[in-house]
Amino acid sequence: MSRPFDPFLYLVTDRALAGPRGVAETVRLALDGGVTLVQLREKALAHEPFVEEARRLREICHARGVPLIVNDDLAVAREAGADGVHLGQSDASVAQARETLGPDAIIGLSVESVEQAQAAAQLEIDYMAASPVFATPTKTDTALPLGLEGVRAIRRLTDKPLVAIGGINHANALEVLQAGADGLAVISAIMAAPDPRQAAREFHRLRSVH
Ligand SMILES: Cc1ncc(COP(=O)(O)OP(=O)(O)O)c(N)n1
Ligand SMILES: Cc1ncsc1CCOP(=O)(O)O
Ligand SMILES: [Mg+2]
Repeated sequence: MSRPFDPFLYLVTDRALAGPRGVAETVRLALDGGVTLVQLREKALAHEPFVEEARRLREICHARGVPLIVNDDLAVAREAGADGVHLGQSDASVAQARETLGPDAIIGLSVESVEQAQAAAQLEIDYMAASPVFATPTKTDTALPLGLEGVRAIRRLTDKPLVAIGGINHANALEVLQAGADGLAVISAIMAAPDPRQAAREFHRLRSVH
């Protein structure tokens, strides 16, 4: 059984999009705006600075009672004392992640099709990410977008928390939730926003109307 987490507003970081404001400050502002889960996603950082950044973000997140997930890298997640890891279909296996991080770690898995979602039902994961829902310039090496119909189909296959990622913004977030997602995973709509606190607040508001 994993430690508790709230998938509703899941911020995935991006150093380039944060710009001179930096990742840590952007995350701080976004947490003030109501982000409920944070993933440190670093595709080009060496091991040591990645661990340092993860430790820094863990402090910031934990001060607000929010768990920190590390993208891809099990060793970084373990060394930094992160709360879990997010894996894609080509990353380390879920079994390896569970063995490395233990029974209470939060393990998330991207699913890019109904078939992958069916296979994921057998795995010891804590949430699924329907990926990508819409095409996005933030990540271009993705499978074809699932669309809202894909989110609905995956929703029917799992009782696990389901987050949706890819091209989610304030204009389409409500329909993503109405399609059955429990959470919105976003990068650019918060990381690149002129006011990340306000951007997070606007997503968070959907919780009461949904
Ligand atoms: C919440 C969430 N969903 C999906 C992804 C994408 O994971 P993956 O397919 O492994 O791609 P990379 O992020 O590693 O490029 C994610 N990171 N977070
Ligand atoms: C990491 C990731 N995985 C699938 S789409 C995506 C990028 C999401 O970024 P944005 O919220 O800016 O579309
Ligand atoms: Mg990955």
